[in-house]
Amino acid sequence: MKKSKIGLYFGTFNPIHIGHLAIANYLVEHSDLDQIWMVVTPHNPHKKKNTLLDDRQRLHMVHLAVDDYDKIKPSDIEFNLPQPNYTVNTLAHLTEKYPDYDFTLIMGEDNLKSLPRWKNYQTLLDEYSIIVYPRISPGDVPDELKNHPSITRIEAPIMEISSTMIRDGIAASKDLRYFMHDDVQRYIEEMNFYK
Ligand SMILES: Nc1ncnc2c1ncn2[C@@H]1O[C@H](COP(=O)(O)OP(=O)(O)OP(=O)(O)O)[C@@H](O)[C@H]1O
Ligand SMILES: O=C(O)c1ccc[n+]([C@@H]2O[C@H](COP(=O)([O-])O)[C@@H](O)[C@H]2O)c1
Repeated sequence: MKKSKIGLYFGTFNPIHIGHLAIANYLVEHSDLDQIWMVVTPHNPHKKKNTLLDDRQRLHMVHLAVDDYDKIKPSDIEFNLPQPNYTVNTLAHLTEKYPDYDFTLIMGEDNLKSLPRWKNYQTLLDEYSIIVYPRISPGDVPDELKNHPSITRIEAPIMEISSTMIRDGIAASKDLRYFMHDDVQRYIEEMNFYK
């Protein structure tokens, strides 16, 4: 039987915004992926944790954003794994837990630039496929990763917005309602987040 193909879109999602959602939506409709899982990372090894909203709140906002679209699912798989969260460990755990699924990593080209600094990145490249979407000029991608057989580049349309821009805007009392899913925006307002 053919294994289901799952794309893993990792992020801190503090908060999830339409840039993330549009990419996931585009990729699941324009690739051979059956589903995309939005994996909420408690602690990125390259970032400080102290400015983050609680893991459960970030996960809840991902639920609010994607629960009416069955091809995209939130995942809290990293909540019970050791922190900081190394992607290679999470993939090993998922592969063991779900032997019937075939996992593909999704990342922006900006992350590809830093991939050689990730834990056991050669294992990631040897054992998994990676879908990359444009975020910086291809000139910045390390030579060893250009034309790598495990990496597929998909020309997805990009909105250059970030969670930082949203957090800073809310703190400055801006109304940024169209940069987020309606329910996420309402929840942030109700909970008084990022003020
Ligand atoms: N506008 C966007 N379009 C496509 N991908 C994005 C966009 N913003 C972030 N990403 C990618 O989504 C993944 C998760 O992003 P993350 O949760 O760190 O969001 P962010 O907006 O970059 O957050 P922050 O501003 O807090 O650093 C990362 O791989 C990041 O490169
Ligand atoms: O495994 C690593 O060494 C590693 C190094 C840096 C980042 N990552 C992962 O990359 C994902 C994207 O992070 P972020 O903060 O850009 O959303 C997140 O799941 C991190 O844990 C993983």
